[in-house]
Amino acid sequence: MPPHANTSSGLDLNAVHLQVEGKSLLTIDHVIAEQETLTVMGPSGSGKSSLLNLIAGFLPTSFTVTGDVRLAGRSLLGLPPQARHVGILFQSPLLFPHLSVGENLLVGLRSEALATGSWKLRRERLAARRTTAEQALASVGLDGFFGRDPATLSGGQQTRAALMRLLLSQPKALLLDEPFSSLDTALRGEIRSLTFERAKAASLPVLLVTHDLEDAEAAQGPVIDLGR
Ligand SMILES: Nc1ncnc2c1ncn2[C@@H]1O[C@H](COP(=O)(O)OP(=O)(O)OP(=O)(O)O)[C@@H](O)[C@H]1O
Repeated sequence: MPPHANTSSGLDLNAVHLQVEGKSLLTIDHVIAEQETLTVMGPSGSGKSSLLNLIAGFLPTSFTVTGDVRLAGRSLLGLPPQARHVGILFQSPLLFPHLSVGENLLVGLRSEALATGSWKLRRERLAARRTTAEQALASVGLDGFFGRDPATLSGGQQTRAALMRLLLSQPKALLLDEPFSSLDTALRGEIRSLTFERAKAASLPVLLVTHDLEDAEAAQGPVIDLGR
């Protein structure tokens, strides 16, 4: 497949082909525009997680990759995960259990500015970071939750906190690895809408991996079915 022209914005899966142990897994050629969600569906073993791992920088070396993954015009392959500016939301929210909910959000905020300047300035910056985290929590209905132990939150509350932690890190793309599948039906729709709404507001390209047709429909974007 000839590679398509590079675009400077969005997440560009440019003639990506994945192979493992001599077996061809998937071929995908699609530019996910900012504010667009590409849904990837497919049976178990079709390579959905491998695709997310490739983009995030966690793909084991046993895989053979051709093509390129570009984000905002920059090739990601070869960069360490922390330099890719890609955020992932997993099926389980994975909040750090030894930190409070608010401290979990602070992990998402950059901290370089805390290492320079006078003590007064550093204290002010610390206070500003806390306010940012508190406001982010309040914006998803978690007002006053800064000091709470993550274990005391419901599944939906944990997912909302994990979403805000991720957005505070200012990713340039969002990968969703079935993040709604552990939620019950009523909550599922609500958290799903919140996630798409916030991703759109941040102008992010989104790649959603799911088995659920309702997720795909709610994403309102193109769908690639690897099983076909
Ligand atoms: N580290 C590895 N080394 C060799 N093969 C692997 C490795 N990781 C995954 N695979 C194989 O790659 C294929 C794709 O796996 P992957 O987990 O990406 O599929 P998936 O579509 O996400 O499946 P599921 O829906 O079950 O999560 C499978 O055949 C799997 O056995």
